[in-house]
Amino acid sequence: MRAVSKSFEGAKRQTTRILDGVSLTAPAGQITTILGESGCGKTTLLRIVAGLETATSGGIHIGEREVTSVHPSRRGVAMVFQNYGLYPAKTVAKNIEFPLKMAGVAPAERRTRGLAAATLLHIDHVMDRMPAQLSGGQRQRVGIARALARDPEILLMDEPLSNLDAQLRIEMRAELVAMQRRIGSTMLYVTHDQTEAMTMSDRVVVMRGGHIEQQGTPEEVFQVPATTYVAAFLGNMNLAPAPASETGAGAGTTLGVRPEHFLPADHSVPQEGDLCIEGAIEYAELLGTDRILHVRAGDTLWRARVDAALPLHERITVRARAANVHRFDAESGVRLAV
Ligand SMILES: Nc1ncnc2c1ncn2[C@@H]1O[C@H](COP(=O)(O)OP(=O)(O)OP(=O)(O)O)[C@@H](O)[C@H]1O
Repeated sequence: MRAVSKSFEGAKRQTTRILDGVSLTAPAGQITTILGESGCGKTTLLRIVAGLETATSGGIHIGEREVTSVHPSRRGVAMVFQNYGLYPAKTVAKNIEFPLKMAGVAPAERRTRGLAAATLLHIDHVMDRMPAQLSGGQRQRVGIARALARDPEILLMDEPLSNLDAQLRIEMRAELVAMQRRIGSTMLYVTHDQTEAMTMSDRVVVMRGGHIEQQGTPEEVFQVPATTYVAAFLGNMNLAPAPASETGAGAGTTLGVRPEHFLPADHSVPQEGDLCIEGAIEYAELLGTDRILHVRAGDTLWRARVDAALPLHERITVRARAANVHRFDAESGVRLAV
C-alpha cells in the first residue's frame, strides 16, 4: 500500500481526512498487525485493501499486481469481520461454501474445500448446524473457515476476537497463529488490543489519527519506541520532563522509563548514569506477586514495578539503569538519538 489517503465527505460538504499518506508492506507469509485506538482509521484501511472502499489517492499492490481499481472479488483477498457476518438461515457448511458458489466453483470441490477449512478450524463436526446453534467462538471459526476456503492471497481480519470472552480470546490467538503458520498465509490483522498485537504479529504497524506512528517487529516497537505516543500505548511507559538533577538531558527532554525497569535503590548497586527518583509512595496496585508503586517526586508520579510490599506514604528511592532510560523531544514527542 503506497501513500494511501482517504477523505469522507460529511455534512455541509465538509471533507474529513481519515487516512493521510499511509504506506505499508505486509510481507508474504507473515502476520502484520495494524494496531491503534478506536477511530484511527484501521478498518477503513482494511476495507480499502479489500476493495470495499476506494482510496482518495494512493495505490494498492498485491504481489506484483496493482489492484487499486480491481473489483473486490478479483483481488484474491478474503475478509473476516468482527461480528462474524454469517448468514443466519444457512447451515455452517453452506455459510463456508457460499463464496465458492458465488465464484462458480463446482459443488464437489466446494464441499472438499469447505470441509478442509472447517477441519483446520475444528468445526467439521458442526457442519449441519445453523449459526444460532453455535457458541460465539464457533461462529467466529465459521467466519474464518469461510475466508480460508477461498484460498486467498491475503487474509484480512478486522478485530476477529473482540466479541469473545477473555479466556477464549487467549486460546484463539494461539490457534490463529498456529493455523497461519501451518498454511503460510499472508495476514493483515486489525486490533486495538496491544497484547494481541504483541503476541501474534511478525510486524506491528502502530497507527494514530490516520497516519503510521511506527512500524517494525513487536520487539522493535516495544524496545525502541519512536515516539512518546508509542511508548505510552505499548506497555504504558512512565513519561515525565527530565528532572533538573538529570545530567545529560537538556531542557525540553521527556524521559521514559518502563515501570518494570525501576529497581529499589537498597536492592541494587549504583551505576554511573542511573536515573534516581526519590519520593513518597502514594498508591500501590497489587499484581499477583509484584506491585506497582506510584511514587510522587515533585509534580511527577512515577510507576515502579517492584516485588516488595511497602507502606503507603513511606519514602523510597528507585533507580533505572541508563540503558533503560528513553529520551524524547518534549515538543514533538520524537525519540532523541543517543
Ligand atoms: N463511510 C464513512 N463516512 C464518513 N466517515 C466515516 C466512514 N467510515 C468511517 N468513517 C470515520 O472514519 C474514522 C475512522 O474509522 P475506522 O472505522 O476506520 O476506525 P477504526 O480505527 O477501525 O476504529 P474502530 O476500532 O472503532 O472500528 C471514524 O471517525 C469514522 O467515523
